[in-house]
Amino acid sequence: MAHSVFIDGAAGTTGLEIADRLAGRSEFGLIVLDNARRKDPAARQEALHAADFAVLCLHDDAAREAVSLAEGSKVRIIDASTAHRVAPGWVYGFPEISGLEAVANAARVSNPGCYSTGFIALLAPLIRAGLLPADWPYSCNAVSGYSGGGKALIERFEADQDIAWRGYALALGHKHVPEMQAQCGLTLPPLFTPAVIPAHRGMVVEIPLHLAAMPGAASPPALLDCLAQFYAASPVVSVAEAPASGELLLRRSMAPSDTMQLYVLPNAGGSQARLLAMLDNLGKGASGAAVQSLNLMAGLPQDQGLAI
Ligand SMILES: NC(=O)C1=CN([C@@H]2O[C@H](COP(=O)(O)OP(=O)(O)OC[C@H]3O[C@@H](n4cnc5c(N)ncnc54)[C@H](OP(=O)(O)O)[C@@H]3O)[C@@H](O)[C@H]2O)C=CC1
Ligand SMILES: CC(=O)N[C@@H](CCC(=O)OP(=O)(O)O)C(=O)O
Repeated sequence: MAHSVFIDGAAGTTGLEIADRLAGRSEFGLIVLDNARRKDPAARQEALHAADFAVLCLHDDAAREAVSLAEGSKVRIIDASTAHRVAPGWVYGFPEISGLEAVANAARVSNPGCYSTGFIALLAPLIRAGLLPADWPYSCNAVSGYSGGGKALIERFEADQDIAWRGYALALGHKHVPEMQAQCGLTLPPLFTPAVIPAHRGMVVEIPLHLAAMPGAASPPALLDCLAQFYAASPVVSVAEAPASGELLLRRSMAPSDTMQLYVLPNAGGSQARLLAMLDNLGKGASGAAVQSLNLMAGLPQDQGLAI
């Protein structure tokens, strides 16, 4: 029998992409609320209590409300918002990092933030392996397509096509920093500088490293080797050396993708390196990750229905 899935926030950017990935899949049946009832707490509560799985594609307050509306039900929840990413009792929905079993067996899964996905994918395995120190003051620079900001930012960028770059979180308090620090086991919060570019989807997350100045840091080939081994079994994450062309391109026309590419880009002597992740903020950065976790929770192959 098909698993019933309620997407709370199904009319939003992340919700629509999840529905796209589940369309035509016989393993899942969607519970859909019509436009008049989709924000009605009583209708949402009824749907949450009827579903096997709920995916919350809501802002943080509405996601917290959904979790309390679900109390007393058997529904297993994946929350795409920031509300529960460092909350006790929630499994971080990054199967490669948290473990496939942990996600498969969880009742409450928090879907990683899009930027955090790139940062944690690059750094957590290297710190766990002891190849980079946990007590280093890391920096992270990143750019995102404007769909990362949901409907409001999409409308803004589509209405004002003159914006070439939008720096934000200027006071460094971006909401992804706590999960980045927690998942990598860092002593200090990373210094994180995100920006939005005039592309609908796509994301580049970069961690520049002064390897020669870092106590106990490994060489670039050792970092590359560690990441390649760590993700060898992942159907979505791949690891590569610097491209021979000497450049990496993010294209405005990129198709939806649930994959992520990681790079180790050293300087000539190996004393410095850039760790770099390229992904689709709406794919492995949001909806693709939610469907990967949903597959595991439903006992299915993790990459079923993903855009790979
Ligand atoms: N976009 C992205 O790349 C990523 C987004 N996320 C997170 O996913 C969540 C959803 O984001 P996103 O899809 O981008 O946001 P959107 O603004 O595009 O969509 C949110 C949806 O929730 C609906 N909504 C608002 N309040 C309620 C309510 N009380 N009950 C039911 N529905 C409600 C909105 O309705 P209406 O249509 O009327 O506005 C809208 O359809 C957020 O927490 C976001 O931070 C996470 C990773 C990446
Ligand atoms: C471009 C842009 O605005 N991006 C969003 C993050 C998108 C995301 O990952 O959202 P959640 O952490 O809420 O899940 C931001 O920086 O707030």
